[in-house]
Amino acid sequence: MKPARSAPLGVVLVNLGTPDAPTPEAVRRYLRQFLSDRRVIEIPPLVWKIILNLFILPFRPKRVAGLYASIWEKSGDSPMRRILREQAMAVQERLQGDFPAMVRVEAAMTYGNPSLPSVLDKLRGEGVEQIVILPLFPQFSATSTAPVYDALQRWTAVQRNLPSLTIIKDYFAHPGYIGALVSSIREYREQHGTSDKLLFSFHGIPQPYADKGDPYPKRCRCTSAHVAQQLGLREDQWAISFQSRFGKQEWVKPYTDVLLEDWAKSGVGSVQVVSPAFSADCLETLEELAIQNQELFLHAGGRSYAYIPGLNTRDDHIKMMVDLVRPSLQAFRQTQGWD
Ligand SMILES: C=CC1=C(C)c2cc3[nH]c(cc4nc(cc5[nH]c(cc1n2)c(C)c5CCC(=O)O)C(CCC(=O)O)=C4C)c(C)c3C=C
Ligand SMILES: [Fe+2]
Ligand SMILES: [Fe+2]
Repeated sequence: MKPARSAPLGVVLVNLGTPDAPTPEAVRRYLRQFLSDRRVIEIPPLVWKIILNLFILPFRPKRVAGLYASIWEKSGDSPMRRILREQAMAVQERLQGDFPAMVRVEAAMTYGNPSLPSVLDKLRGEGVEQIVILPLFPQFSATSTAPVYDALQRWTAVQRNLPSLTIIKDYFAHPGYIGALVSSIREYREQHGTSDKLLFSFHGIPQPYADKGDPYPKRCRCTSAHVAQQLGLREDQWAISFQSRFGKQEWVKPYTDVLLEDWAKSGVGSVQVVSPAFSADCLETLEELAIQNQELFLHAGGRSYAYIPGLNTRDDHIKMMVDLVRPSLQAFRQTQGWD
């Protein structure tokens, strides 16, 4: 006899997190949580607590709140949270066809709201028996993806009856991901023309983290090589760089801002920048890449600079997410004898 189908399947799309509002108080709350994570900051906890409370939290939130205010949406939300919610709705719609009335797709954040534990509680409250977690970091890093594993582990540690759980580690070379990047760049160039250089700018990590084995930079190089190859670019037509440095230590090089300035000074006239590590446009793309770095390149002598928007809710990006989670949902359905 087949068991009742009352328990549906769950999918959680997870992104890094964003403040609740573009105000110093909300940014301080967000930064306190984010920068207290030992995966992100590896300085000895007591020393870091002093630095964080005396030198960072009293000053940075005010400055960064101003930057957030410049990209905040009229609806009152941050771009990242709005896009993540729309991604979840679009994935839900697509999965509905394969698993009628059985799938719930939710959005969650590692830091800030909606938090991953609150979303997992909600799904369990609705009777979800299998949860597939998709961290939207295409290139695994101990600083971005691993905190999702940590949050999951803290949540499972206090549950009595557990759901079946699957976590997708990353997808840096997945054909659907590479294909979506290639199409987005091609479409942009068909509309706006091409440039002297295409720059793949990834969020950086401290160099010592990479030296200790964080695979992130290698995965970034792999992603960009696949895309450049499929676009048919020559070696001198593209480059990779790392942005968003924080603190005084050395980060993975080359640095995006330094490279752009060098290019402008050495006669590179036009640049298009794509940022494949971000699955949703956010402060680091809409402000740092699209505004700050544009100013820097043009002031250093560059003629034209453009940021190619992130994959966000593009159809091919949503399809890729569905392709990543569908096999686990199907496998679970079989274990329950629902087929
Ligand atoms: C040591 C500090 C940081 C590491 C390591 C780091 C890695 C890392 N971050 C992302 C994605 C995002 N980071 C964002 C903002 C942001 N990042 C840091 C610091 C580190 N990130 C800070 C302090 C901030 C907040 C803004 C600021 O104060 O400058 C965001 C944007 C969030 C938004 O609200 O829009 C994203 C996304 C990845 C993928 C990553 C490692 C691979
Ligand atoms: Fe970051
Ligand atoms: Fe930044």
